[in-house]
Order: sequence, then structure tokens, then C-alpha cells
Amino acid sequence: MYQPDFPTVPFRLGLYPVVDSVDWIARLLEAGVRTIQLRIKDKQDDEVEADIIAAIALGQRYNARLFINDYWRLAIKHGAYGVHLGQEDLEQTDLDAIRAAGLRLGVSTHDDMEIDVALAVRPSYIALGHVFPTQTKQMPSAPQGLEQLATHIARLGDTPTVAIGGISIARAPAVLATGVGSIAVVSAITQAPDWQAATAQLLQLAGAGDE
Ligand SMILES: Cc1ncc(COP(=O)(O)OP(=O)(O)O)c(N)n1
Ligand SMILES: Cc1ncsc1CCOP(=O)(O)O
Ligand SMILES: [Mg+2]
Repeated sequence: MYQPDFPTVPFRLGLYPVVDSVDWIARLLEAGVRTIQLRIKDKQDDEVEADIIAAIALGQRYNARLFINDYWRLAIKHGAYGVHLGQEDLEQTDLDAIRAAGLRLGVSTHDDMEIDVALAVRPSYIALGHVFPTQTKQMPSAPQGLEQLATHIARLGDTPTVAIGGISIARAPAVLATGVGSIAVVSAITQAPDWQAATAQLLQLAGAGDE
């Protein structure tokens, strides 16, 4: 049985949109999403604090799992549900402070070695990516593909997992068939011609996550 060193999350986090504004958080929570991330890049803490406060308030109002990407100090200060960090972020983070504050922690990984690093931290969930080519973030490595993803999922057993990177509606069923607990998406929703229809379809495929 996987025992995280941070508060647990359900194995099935379901559809997990990653968005860059409070407006998107509000829309998607209203549409039924229950796991979501605010990912604002390259701003100073004081430039994002108001958005983080607003996002956390929305998360609480909808009883949703709202993760803050990168800005772990502000996530602690304002009582977010959780924080998402990459491997480089981990080096500059006071993990004890996140743990002491009772926030969940998600950690990015791209290969077996990074999974080793993540497992040593014992986070609430492990993200695996990027599965397919993505236009949303510059990636230094090649996409891992479905086969590698399935190998990682088998290795991780009952550890809560999230797949990310290039996941479209068409690709979602094959990703979910690996047994991953959640699919994180950016462009499949934010660049969709009809984001409401896309969100409804993805929610149908992945669910909103377990309680
Ligand atoms: C669910 C999820 N998985 C991976 C990432 C990427 O995090 P990171 O590697 O720290 O890169 P940035 O998002 O900070 O550019 C994520 N944000 N969410
Ligand atoms: C933030 C992030 N981390 C790994 S891939 C990615 C972007 C995923 O975006 P998309 O779903 O549009 O490919
Ligand atoms: Mg990061």
C-alpha cells in the first residue's frame, strides 16, 4: 500500500485541467471539474497573489481539489488544497513546510530516474509526462508514449498517478486504458473550438475523480 508523506488524494483524480487564469478555474468548476491546477508562469509572487487567493476561494466553494503550480509559499499562506512541483522546483522548496501546512503534493516525472527521485519524496501523486508531443510547454526530452507510460503505471502500483502532455479527446481512452488515475490537459480544453463540449466529453471519459 502506497503511503505518502503528504496528505492523500484519491487514486482516481479524474479529469485534471491545468489552466492559467481564475476565469478558467471558475468556468471549469461550474462545468463539473473537481481536480484543477492554476499554472501561471514567470511572475513575481506579488503579481500572482490575488489570483491565487481567488482560485483557492473558488476551489473551496466548489469543494474541489485545487493545486497551485510552482508558487508553494503562496499556496501555504492561503491554504490551497495542494501544490504541484517539477523536479527542478523540488530543489528550491521547503517540503517540510508544505507537509507541516497539510497541503497535498504532486511531483512531475519524465523517466525512471525522476520517478526514483519523486518516490523518495513520497508525494500525494506522481505526474508522468509528456505522453505525446505538446505545443504547450517546451520539453527537453522526447514524448514517452503509451507503452512507457503503461510500464511506469505498472511500476507505481497503487500510487496515485496523473498523465500529462498532448492528451486530446481522441487519445484519452488509450491513456486511461493504461490504468492511470487521472489525465491532465491544457490545450484539449483551452484551445478547443467548444470548450464546454470538450470538457463534457473529457469528464465522461475520465470522470471528475473519486471523493
Ligand atoms: C499535473 C502536472 N504535471 C506536470 C506539470 C509540469 O510541472 P513542471 O515540470 O514543474 O513544469 P511547469 O508546469 O512548472 O512549467 C504540471 N504543471 N502539472
Ligand atoms: C505543463 C506540462 N507539463 C508537461 S506537458 C505540459 C503541457 C501539457 O499541455 P497540453 O495538454 O496542451 O499538451
Ligand atoms: Mg514547475
